[in-house]
Amino acid sequence: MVVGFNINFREKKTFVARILIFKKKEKKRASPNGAKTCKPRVFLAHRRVLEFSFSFQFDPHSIRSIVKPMKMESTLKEYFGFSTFRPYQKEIIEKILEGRDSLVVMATGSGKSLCYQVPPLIAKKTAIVISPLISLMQDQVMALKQRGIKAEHLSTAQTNSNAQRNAENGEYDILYMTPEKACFVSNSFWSRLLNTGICLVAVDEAHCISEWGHDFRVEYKQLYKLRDVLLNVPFVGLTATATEKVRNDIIDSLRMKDPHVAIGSFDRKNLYYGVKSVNRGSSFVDELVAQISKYVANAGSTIVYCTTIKDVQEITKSLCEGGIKAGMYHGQMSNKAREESHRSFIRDELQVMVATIAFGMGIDKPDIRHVIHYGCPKSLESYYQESGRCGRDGIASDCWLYFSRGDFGKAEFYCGEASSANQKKAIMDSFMAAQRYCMQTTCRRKLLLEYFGETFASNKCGNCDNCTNTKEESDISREAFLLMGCIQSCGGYWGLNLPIDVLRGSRAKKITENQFDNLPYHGLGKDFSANWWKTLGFQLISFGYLVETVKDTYRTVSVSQEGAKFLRSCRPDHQPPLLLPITYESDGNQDKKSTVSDNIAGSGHDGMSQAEAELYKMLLEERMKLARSAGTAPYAICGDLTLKKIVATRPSTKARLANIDGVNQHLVTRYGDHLLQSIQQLSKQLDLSLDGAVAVEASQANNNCKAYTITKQPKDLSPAKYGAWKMWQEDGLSAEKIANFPGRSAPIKVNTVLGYVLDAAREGCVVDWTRLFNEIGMTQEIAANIQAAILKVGSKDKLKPIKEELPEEVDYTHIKAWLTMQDLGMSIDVIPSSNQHAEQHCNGTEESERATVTHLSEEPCKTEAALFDDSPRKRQKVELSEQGSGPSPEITEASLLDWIQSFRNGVTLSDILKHFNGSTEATAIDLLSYMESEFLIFKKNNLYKLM
Ligand SMILES: Nc1ncnc2c1ncn2[C@@H]1O[C@H](COP(=O)(O)OP(=O)(O)OP(=O)(O)O)[C@@H](O)[C@H]1O
Repeated sequence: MVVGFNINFREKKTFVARILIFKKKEKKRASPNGAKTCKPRVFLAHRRVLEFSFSFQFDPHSIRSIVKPMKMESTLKEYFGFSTFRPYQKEIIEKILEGRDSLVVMATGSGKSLCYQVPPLIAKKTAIVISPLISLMQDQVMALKQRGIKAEHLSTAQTNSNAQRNAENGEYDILYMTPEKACFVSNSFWSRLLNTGICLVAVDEAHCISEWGHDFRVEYKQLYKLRDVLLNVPFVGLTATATEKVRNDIIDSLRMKDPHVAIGSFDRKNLYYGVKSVNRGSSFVDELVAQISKYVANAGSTIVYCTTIKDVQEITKSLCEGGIKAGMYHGQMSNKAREESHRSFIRDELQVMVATIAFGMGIDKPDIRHVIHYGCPKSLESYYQESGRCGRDGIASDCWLYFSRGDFGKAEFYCGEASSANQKKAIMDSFMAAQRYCMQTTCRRKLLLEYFGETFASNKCGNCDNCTNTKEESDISREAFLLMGCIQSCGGYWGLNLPIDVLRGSRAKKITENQFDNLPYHGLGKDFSANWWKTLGFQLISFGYLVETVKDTYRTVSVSQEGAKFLRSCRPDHQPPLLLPITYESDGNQDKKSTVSDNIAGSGHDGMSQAEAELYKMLLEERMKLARSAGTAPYAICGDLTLKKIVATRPSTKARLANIDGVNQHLVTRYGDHLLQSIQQLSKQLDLSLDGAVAVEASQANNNCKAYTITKQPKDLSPAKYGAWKMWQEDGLSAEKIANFPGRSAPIKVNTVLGYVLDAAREGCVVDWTRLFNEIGMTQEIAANIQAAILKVGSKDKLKPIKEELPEEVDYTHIKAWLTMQDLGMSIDVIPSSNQHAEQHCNGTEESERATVTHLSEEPCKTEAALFDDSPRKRQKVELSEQGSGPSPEITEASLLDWIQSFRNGVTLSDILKHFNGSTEATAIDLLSYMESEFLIFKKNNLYKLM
């Protein structure tokens, strides 16, 4: 039995503290050295069996600052596998934990979900997540379970009859609900759940609240009612698409009080945007099938969005006939068929999903490499969101939009969905924006971002078709003069079609009735097709010579001030040059060109060698097998990017696997053995060494079709030096061991090894200086002597004259070490004085006065006082002096955990060996690896810290 306190924040200044009596689940495991221990965090997770409650007054902020998590990073690593938060995430989580309402407006795939998934794991209370789609909830629950998080959904699709009871007993970390369920579930449910603790209510896809949003849902409007029941629970609205109007609507509708508003960039740098105008028909579909076959050969999933069910059916049929595993998803399919289709796609049993926008919101698959829109979308918001399903894992992916002119005639149809004049206008505006996107001849990313109110400083993103395709410019002054002149002469209150018909010499009733056949322009544009003229019209709109105005659903085109200025400078027989880029269609040569794109995102090996690419493919298959046997989706086992990092590092131990960014505890404990075995076998087959010396970074910065880079050992460091450094720094071997390493053809000198380590430090490799000082017997006095010798010699270019000025016991390694420290900007203060050094050796503990681990790119070394957190450090010193010269403690999982927790900044392997003096290095390493893979500790810069 263990007694603990659980403090809940209820009202502003009154807290209910409960004395909880936990039944300790004796989750004991055998550690490598046979010791049995209980994980400290297991204690926190236990169900209580007895509870007394009482209230008292307290200052919330002081409590929160105690609770305020140092834990955030370790929770992130433990459950999600990531070592750093993305922009905004940490600050949002902190605000939520402080109890503040928050509005989170961030791009699709930017990591919004994490903002509500982390708080319950820290606060140990349930997070309620309101989500619009059952399929989305199911996917998220599936993925969370694979991370060892207790998650469930309450919806009509829930088959576990105990789910609701479990939920109200607070058994879930995260509980998903539809808005209907949240509004209609009984108050007693909420009050019971409140008793066990609710840390937040997240309203996902919060734009559904607003009539100004493109996905308005009436039920979302009712959510404010929860505020009366869930007093003092922070509400969090999350959306990827919100204009200012929508943002304000969300805040008002959810009755948010002084919310923390986080607005991130909407720029999805890893996405390539492209648009093409096509002629609908079988030849286009054939080309599309050929194109998708190429995609499929390069792995990664594809979604094809169609505007009609008929298109969905036809394209699916053609893809299947072309041997591609394609499924479909649309509103006329039964729920069961849709679910099945969705499930197969998520689990990679389908390579392509052909769907209407019914498959839009809530597709949570992170490894979709291509999203194709066949037909102009109904709004730019929905296009951003649907195309945003692509490349959510940050890997380069592409979004193509194929449209035909006929798509633009659907305004009436879309407006039919509107229930108010406001909504009708909103729909029309959004549709017009989507059309502008189609016709745009300049940077598409710029247009998209500026539409969402974000400034994009450059005129070229370099990652859309308009920026990457070099387009010739041509002088279209005469044609522009004709079109603009005709529009002006017709009065400027028609759409584009009528003036174009006039130019093409039509005698339609509307033209003759208005006597436009008498205009001088009549018939002057016969040489070009109506489509050609329309393209020119859209170009003139996008360059500001014409303006398009929408009234109701009716669009008119008139000449802008800029256009009028141009017209004034023209005469019928002479026009000043007007250079505009030739678009695909305006060069009149469209038929000769392939209509689909040649750009294939996700192809290529992302900097991997041939053998590594092969290993990646094999591991993808292994992942698939694991996912099948676990009944889950491959991505839920581990993401593509994480798998690529595994391929690059090829870990041989669980500890090394656990150290890879993206690898979480569940992956290591559940699949670690299997994965390591596969990596070992497959690497052997492919002649790849294990524990490869490469570190992988996901580059989100410039994803010009390359979102993934590999950094190898420092360029100017030879493999021998790098290898020696790795053995010394990463594996913790002494210079002597390395010098006499059995794998060497001949032993080398200990000082040579130390010289290599110092060279590595100069090249930016991390070095544990305290250990080095101990190993070479460096003291402040020796450093001061060397410095005096340098001053006397007047140069530090040659070591020999310096050495000759120094006593015998100061050797070349001391001199090299001091020179390296100087070059790295380190101070003499970080070296122990000879007294400290003697003390350490005397008291037998050799507890190192750690200078710190420094890095070339970090700040110059700080003094110890600045580097260590006082209290635990002091505590440790007292313990050490109390221990005196008594026997060293035995190293076990428990004793090690206990000792490490005194060091907030972590300890090195050599510190551990010194403290647990009598234990062998092999036992310590074994134990550390085990504890790391169990996520009890984590290793960063060769310092072991408590999770
Ligand atoms: N701190 C992080 N480090 C690395 N990857 C992260 C981090 N946070 C989130 N991710 C990854 O980014 C991807 C997208 O995250 P998430 O699903 O939370 O995005 P989102 O903003 O909610 O997107 P959407 O609007 O589509 O729902 C996921 O694969 C997730 O695991």
